[in-house]
Amino acid sequence: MAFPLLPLLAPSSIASTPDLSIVGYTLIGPLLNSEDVAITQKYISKNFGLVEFSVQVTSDIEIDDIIALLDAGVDTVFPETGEQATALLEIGVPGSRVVFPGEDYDDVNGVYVSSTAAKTELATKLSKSVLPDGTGNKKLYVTFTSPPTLEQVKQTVALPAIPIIPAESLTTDSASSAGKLSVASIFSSALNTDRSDGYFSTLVVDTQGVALGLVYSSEESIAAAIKSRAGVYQSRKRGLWFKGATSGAVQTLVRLELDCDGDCIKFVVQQAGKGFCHLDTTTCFGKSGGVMALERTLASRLKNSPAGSYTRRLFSDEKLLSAKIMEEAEELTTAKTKGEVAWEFADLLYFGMTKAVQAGVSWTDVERNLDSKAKKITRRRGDAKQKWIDAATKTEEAPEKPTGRIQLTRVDVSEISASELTDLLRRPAQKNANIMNLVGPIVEAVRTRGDAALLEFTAKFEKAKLDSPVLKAPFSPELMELDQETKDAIDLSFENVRKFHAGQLESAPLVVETVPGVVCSRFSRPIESVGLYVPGGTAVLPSTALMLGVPALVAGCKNIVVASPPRSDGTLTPEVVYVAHKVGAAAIVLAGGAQAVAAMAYGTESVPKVNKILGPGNQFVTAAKMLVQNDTSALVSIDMPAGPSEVLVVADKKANPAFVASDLLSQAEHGVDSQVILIGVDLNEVELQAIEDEVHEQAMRLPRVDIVRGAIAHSRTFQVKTVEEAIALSNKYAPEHLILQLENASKYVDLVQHAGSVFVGAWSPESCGDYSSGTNHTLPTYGYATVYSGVNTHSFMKHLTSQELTPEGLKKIGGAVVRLATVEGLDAHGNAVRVRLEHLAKEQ
Ligand SMILES: NC(=O)c1ccc[n+]([C@@H]2O[C@H](COP(=O)([O-])OP(=O)(O)OC[C@H]3O[C@@H](n4cnc5c(N)ncnc54)[C@H](O)[C@@H]3O)[C@@H](O)[C@H]2O)c1
Ligand SMILES: N[C@H](CO)Cc1c[nH]c[nH+]1
Ligand SMILES: [Zn+2]
Repeated sequence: MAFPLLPLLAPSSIASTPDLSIVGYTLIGPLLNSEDVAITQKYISKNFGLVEFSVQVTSDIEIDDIIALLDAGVDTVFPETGEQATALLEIGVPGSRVVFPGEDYDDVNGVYVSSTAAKTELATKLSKSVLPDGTGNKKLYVTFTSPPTLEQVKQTVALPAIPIIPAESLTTDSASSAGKLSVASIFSSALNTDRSDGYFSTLVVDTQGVALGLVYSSEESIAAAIKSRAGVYQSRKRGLWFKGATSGAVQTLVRLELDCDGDCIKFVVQQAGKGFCHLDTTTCFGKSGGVMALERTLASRLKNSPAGSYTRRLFSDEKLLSAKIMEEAEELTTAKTKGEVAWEFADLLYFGMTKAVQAGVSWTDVERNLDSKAKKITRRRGDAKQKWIDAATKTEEAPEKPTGRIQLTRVDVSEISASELTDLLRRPAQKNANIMNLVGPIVEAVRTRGDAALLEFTAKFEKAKLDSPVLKAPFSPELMELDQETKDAIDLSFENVRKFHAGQLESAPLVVETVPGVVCSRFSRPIESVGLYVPGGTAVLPSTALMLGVPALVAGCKNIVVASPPRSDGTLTPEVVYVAHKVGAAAIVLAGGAQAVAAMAYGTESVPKVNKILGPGNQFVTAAKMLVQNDTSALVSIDMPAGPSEVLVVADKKANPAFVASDLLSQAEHGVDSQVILIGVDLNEVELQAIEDEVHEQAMRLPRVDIVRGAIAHSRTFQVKTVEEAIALSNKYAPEHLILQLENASKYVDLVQHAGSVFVGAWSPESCGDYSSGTNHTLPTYGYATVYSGVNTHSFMKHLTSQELTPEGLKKIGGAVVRLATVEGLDAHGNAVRVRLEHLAKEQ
């Protein structure tokens, strides 16, 4: 129920009347001329959103002025004549906003009554008139010709009917005086309670209607609240309670309402500070989320956001904020699924809200603006500006597919200088020179905020909303349902990789007796806990789970943790789960990129910390691995930098052009940052052309042709004269994969110094090594094959050495130890031998 009072505001006295916006509804009028209309419009624009308005207009008011009033936010107009009302309806003003003068129109008071019977009843009782609330629900509004007494008001409220009282006859003081009626007294007169202490239950809500808490009011506290326009309540133990007087979490009273039977009050407030609850939460029911929570967070960030924080950057970099708003708006236009639309709209709200908070505009202001637009009668056609029509039409059109020839750039090595050759052998520059600046904050966030940050990054990059970032073994069978053919393929590959990696285990410790009585040995132990990163950005790679998981299993690692980015629905590809299950993984971290690496390096509430992180990935993954490895507090090691895939094919005249092309393309399809190199040995124009034709034709048939086109754009064919020259060039490049498509290829393997893995002869395509032959496909890229091995069983182990000396052995080397200790000035070292030798001498 609304406030039990409807103030009647005369345009002539608007300036001198008290602020009555807490009652939530005002009747203005009657408007006699265009000056009254202008004053009213100004008043409405000032108070819109806080107050709803009805306006009485006399026959002298033009229809255009009435429309202007409706556009300004007037809910209902009460025209004096039927002609005015008809004209408004004909223009299209909804019937609910025009009160048509009819038989129950009260000519004397210029107001509408709900029914003749009601009019008669009221007229008899109070000599007054009634009007409806404009919504079609007939509520009785009673006008008084002169200020009524409180007793009269009480009687009216009890009908129930709402008295219309001239605003100048009202006061926001706590008591009525000198012909002025107290608003607080009128409100209290409509209340009742069955509580023994006489207090009234009071629900406190914010302007969005979110319940902040339940308190109590008394007539005294209500009067104090109205007088001070603040949250003032009645404490059951401590008397009047001025909310926020000590904590600073004060409230501005926006509106007062009471419930249908008058025994519960609603305080609509704007809450400042930490919130309503004494526990420093926004509400007594815990935190409230949504738009208001976002607004509060941004407002507090505006006051004191940490230097370097993203929000601070947004507040201080106008161009960045504008770009983000445009980016998110564009992404919203292309969002298709429900999830995508919600996601993009939320992003747009976030950046839009940042702009609003910075400009001092509150969400309540935004809602008031929305409501005012909803009230407009004259609407714009709503056409977009031409610039945006063009942009939207463009997005809908399918982007033009490039059709040009896909071809590696030819380089004749005999025609260039050594330094030019060195330049041409360089890998394409990584896109993000400042990659550490991007990855550092991600790693730091996960290190300090654990699961919460991990989930946020997964939501951001994978667009997946997860409750928990981890799947713990045993994994549910539904998560790894596969067709038999796929299962068989994984099982066969698993077995071959297992055999090759088991073959790498040392059958016994290495034992060497360096001199009689001095036995040195070396033996291995598995690394206890390992984290395996399985990429999932441009393609999901269950084979990488095999290449990492199988050697970990073979080596005997106790705790295997797999990490891989989930799909946007939060699930993981079932093949990865199946492999994780086969290798006995204890957990799968549903995260990718730098955040997954950080979670495994430092551990979170739910991700177990590991001792070593292995696996390939894009530049974010690789950079994060390097970063955590350098942080001594993480105490974690990594396998190697395994970045974008690459292959170098050496082909002679006998090589099958289709085979050569297929090998080049198999790695080019990994990503636009992949690089493929062909070294042609003494190939003539026809032979070269045959390979190039195959590259183009096969590439154009591939579903990932766009990626291939990107990779081939920075790939090259080098022309050389001999195989030796070709392999020397390959050693200089140190490819991840080297394929020898040569006659008698095996003859040349001895010349190979630097390569992650070598594929010998026409029948050894690189993809066999990627999946099923047995060798590992996690290999060093970017030239690191000069110093690193690919992943192997020993990557999951460490070696310990031991020694055992007999007295004879000690006697044989003791002199050398003592002498060297003396040279280094480390007497204690020498003493450790000396005391023993002296002991032996005494025994003899
Ligand atoms: N050398 C090897 O042995 C080997 C083996 C397999 C795969 N690879 C290579 O691994 C790479 C896999 O890369 P991928 O991208 O497909 O998958 P990925 O899993 O390595 O990376 C995807 C992740 O990157 C993160 N990311 C994406 N954009 C980001 C941004 N702007 N800021 C921060 N983080 C962001 C996201 O978290 C995403 O989950 C490919 O280059 C492939 O060639 C190499
Ligand atoms: N060729 C990649 C390593 O550079 C591994 C891979 C996985 N699946 C297909 N290929
Ligand atoms: Zn591959």
